[in-house]
Amino acid sequence: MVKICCLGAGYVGGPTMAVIALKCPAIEVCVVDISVPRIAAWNSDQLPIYEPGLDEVVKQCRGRNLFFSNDIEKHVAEADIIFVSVNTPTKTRGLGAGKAADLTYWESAARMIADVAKSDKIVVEKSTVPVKTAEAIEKILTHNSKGINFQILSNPEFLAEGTAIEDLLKPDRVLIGGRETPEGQKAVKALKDVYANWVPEDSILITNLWSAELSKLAANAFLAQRISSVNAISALCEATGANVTEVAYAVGKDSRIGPKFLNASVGFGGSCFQKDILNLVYICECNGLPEVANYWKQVIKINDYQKSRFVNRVVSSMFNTVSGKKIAVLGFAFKKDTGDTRETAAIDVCKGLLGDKAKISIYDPQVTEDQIQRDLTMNKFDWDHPIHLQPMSPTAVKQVSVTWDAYEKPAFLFDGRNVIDAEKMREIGFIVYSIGKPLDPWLKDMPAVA
Ligand SMILES: NC(=O)c1ccc[n+]([C@@H]2O[C@H](COP(=O)([O-])OP(=O)(O)OC[C@H]3O[C@@H](n4cnc5c(N)ncnc54)[C@H](O)[C@@H]3O)[C@@H](O)[C@H]2O)c1
Ligand SMILES: O=c1ccn([C@@H]2O[C@H](COP(=O)(O)OP(=O)(O)O[C@H]3O[C@H](CO)[C@@H](O)[C@H](O)[C@H]3O)[C@@H](O)[C@H]2O)c(=O)[nH]1
Repeated sequence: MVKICCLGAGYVGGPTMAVIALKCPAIEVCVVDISVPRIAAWNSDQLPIYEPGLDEVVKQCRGRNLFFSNDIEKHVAEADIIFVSVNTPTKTRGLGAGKAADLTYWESAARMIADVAKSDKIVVEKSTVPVKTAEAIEKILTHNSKGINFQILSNPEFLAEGTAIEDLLKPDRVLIGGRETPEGQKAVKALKDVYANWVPEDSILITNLWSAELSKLAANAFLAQRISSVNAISALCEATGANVTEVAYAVGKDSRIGPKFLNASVGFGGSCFQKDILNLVYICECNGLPEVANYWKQVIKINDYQKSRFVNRVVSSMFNTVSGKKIAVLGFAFKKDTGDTRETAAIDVCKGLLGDKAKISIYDPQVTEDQIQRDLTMNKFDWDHPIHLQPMSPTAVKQVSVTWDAYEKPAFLFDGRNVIDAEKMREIGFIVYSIGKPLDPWLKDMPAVA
């Protein structure tokens, strides 16, 4: 029986391995993690992450061929294929701080694998990593290999949170990169055979290692770039009376452009887009390509601009101050159908409003009060480390309250996702701002915002 071990029981490791276990009953899958509470939660009825459809898949396989454990070394030693799906946050200090990927967790995982392995292993990069990481990992693994053969594969994950199970069951593609040697190709085939249990052959793409690693960063950069493009146009819509929904629809009807990922918003969030673009920018700089680096940097600049533009709209429409004013925030996670708050635009918006002394009341049924308080006090990039290694937030933000009832009625409504029926709300008496839509007469008379 083939044995798979996955290091990292997070948003990627958990769902990905659950679906492999579901689709490959002949394979034993064990997901391991350094966090004790996280593994305890995976073994309970209250899974550590919210993802539609995940509970059912886990219930079906757990105890059959899917296991969650803190006994990392035992499961690594026994496995034929080891997926590494640990955190790869943005570096906060030292060379490349604020841009480069911090590979501390990856490196310690690789050293541990090298230490405990007693038989040949296929080691799969599931985390998103800089191009050429496989080369460094190979060095660590083979440095003291005691005659053991390690093959490194790159198999980046493309799932989106909120639709992870759907994405894993029907992926647009599975990408596998490996060495172009006979041993490398044998390892590629072994991993391909796993996915071939449910993914059509022509959707499994085989490339060299560096193409696979770079494709992941490039895909996220392209996706984020579409959002920044439509968000840039949303500002122009507001200035001209055009409607961004109509513009995006008309643009997306061109089959070369396509309709997806063109929803204007308060800005993209999530643990991946910003981190991966910063990483791409850093790699371009290191390779002497400043023009390319600046091109991608602009995607993040527009995203930051969109978030502060939204805050400025709120403040300027309430006579240029929100000091002491009660503002309800509906939704705190970075998108619907998830409780994940990593890099959510809501953090920047709340911090912006708190900077102007607003009193904020937050409602999100998937996010705990403790998490919201941590998010509003945490330093930049600390959020992407394993939760038990994050610094504790020193004090709670007093102007913030968290509510479990969404029905409180403010006079103004600022829709950062264009999800409400603005006309209906206006009929009830609200003053409404929707991103990229013709402005309410009230807002038109207020000072212009940048
Ligand atoms: N979240 C997504 O939607 C998504 C999608 C595709 C790729 N990715 C990438 O996948 C990787 C993981 O992301 P995530 O969202 O699952 O993160 P996560 O924080 O949810 O999970 C990572 C887990 O790894 C554990 N860990 C850290 N070091 C470890 C070690 N040495 N041994 C065992 N466990 C260890 C942590 O405790 C944590 O539970 C990142 O590189 C990310 O960029 C994420
Ligand atoms: O038209 C759109 C689409 C998305 N968003 C926002 O963009 C962010 C990211 O959304 P999404 O991409 O759906 O979720 P993620 O879970 O961050 O998934 C992205 O990042 C993952 C991690 O690398 C990749 O695996 C996925 O393919 C990639 O879509 C969220 O804040 C969305 O609200 C918009 O503002 N407008």
